[in-house]
Amino acid sequence: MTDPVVASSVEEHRARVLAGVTRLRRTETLALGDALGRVLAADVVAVRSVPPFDHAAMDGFAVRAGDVGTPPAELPVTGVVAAGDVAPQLPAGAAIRIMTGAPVPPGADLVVPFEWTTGGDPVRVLQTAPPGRHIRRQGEDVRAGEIALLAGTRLGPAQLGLLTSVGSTEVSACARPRLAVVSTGAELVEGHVPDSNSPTLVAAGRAAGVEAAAFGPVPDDPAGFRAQLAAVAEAADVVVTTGGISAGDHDVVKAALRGEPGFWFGPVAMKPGRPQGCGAVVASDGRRVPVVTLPGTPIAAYASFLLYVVPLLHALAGTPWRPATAPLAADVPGGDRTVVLPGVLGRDGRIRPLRGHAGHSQRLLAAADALLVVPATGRLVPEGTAVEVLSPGPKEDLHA
Ligand SMILES: Nc1nc2c(c(=O)[nH]1)N[C@H]1C(S)=C(S)[C@@H](COP(=O)(O)OP(=O)(O)OC[C@H]3O[C@@H](n4cnc5c(N)ncnc54)[C@H](O)[C@@H]3O)O[C@H]1N2
Ligand code: MOO
Repeated sequence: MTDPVVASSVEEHRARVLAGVTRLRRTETLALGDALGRVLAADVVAVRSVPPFDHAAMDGFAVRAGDVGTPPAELPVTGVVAAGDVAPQLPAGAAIRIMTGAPVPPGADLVVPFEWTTGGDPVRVLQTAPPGRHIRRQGEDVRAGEIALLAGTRLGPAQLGLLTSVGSTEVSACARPRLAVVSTGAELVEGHVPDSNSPTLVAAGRAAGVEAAAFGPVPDDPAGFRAQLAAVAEAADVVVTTGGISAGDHDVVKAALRGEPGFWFGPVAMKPGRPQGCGAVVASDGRRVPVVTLPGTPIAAYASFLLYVVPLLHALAGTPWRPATAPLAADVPGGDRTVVLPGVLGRDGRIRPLRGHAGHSQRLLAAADALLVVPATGRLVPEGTAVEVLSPGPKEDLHA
């Protein structure tokens, strides 16, 4: 029997899942040490300048450029200044030994590296340069009072360093999305089948950088499921369910939500993961909490999570998301629907489907580096074609 329902494409379903989703507005204050991977909720104004004071960029002698204008020039050495010292005044016609990072003595406007001198005292300066050379000026990188980083910036190692240098000790960060995973199925509740979707999807959420917790499995009872969904949505920013959405007699998720306004259930032209659904519930505080209902079959659930939920998590976090791609290492047949295959990445960055793909093998999935998305071209997809590659992180991770 042919299916009377026209299947959506993967792209159509991705757009459907993302429709109406906006960045979370919750913020929290974090110590800088806890802020890796987080997104700034507000501009950061520099408290301190970078560099904090004029300092030497080379080991050498601090001098007045005018005193060494026509080298060679011989100058008495009146002192030495190292990083951490208070700079002594430079008398006219003299030099002060200076170490990299040391404050420039008042009066000096040039640091002559040791290599341009004979060293010793008096020092003979053999080569010169215009005033300012080998001096890093206070605030030349960032001036106190100016914006060091803009709201929306993601904090990686370099940003944490900059914030430390400008005197920040804590930041206002966007809250991390909270992902709730609700698995369904009487066979899970009764222990006949281990609930492998919950740990996989919680881990995938965490690998993508969000807070994630499992709240299933819940039994095949629509009223009970609805109550659990409502309870979970109170403390979640997105709820992902697994199972119960195909055409069976006990498909609890579909039975519970099919009639709810804004929910969609239907086929997507992909394999695995043909049955899909999505919608939203409204929490008691008025928040719209997106719900993505994934198929129960473990590979279908995982592939669908990476295709649809990871971009949704980015949208909630306010971080950019774009599909990762890699060139195919071999020809792959393209059919009438998108196929998601476990793949291995070569050192050359090309991806190859694992041999012996058996449709639903969790063993093969566990042997894969990533999933590769074969487009529904209806003909051979040649080696070298860039295809979408799915993994929860770290390339596409949104928060540490
Ligand atoms: N008549 C039809 N039957 C099915 C269709 C269809 O279009 N017409 N689609 C098939 C496809 S494709 C898939 S995928 C599955 C999806 O079904 P559900 O989302 O309703 O999932 P369940 O029936 O609840 O479970 C499917 C399978 O996966 C196992 N499972 C479920 N949850 C977990 C879990 N958390 N951990 C481990 N394993 C899980 C479950 O025991 C079943 O074996 O529907 C086809 N049928
Ligand atoms: O699409 Mo289902 O995912 O074959 O198992």
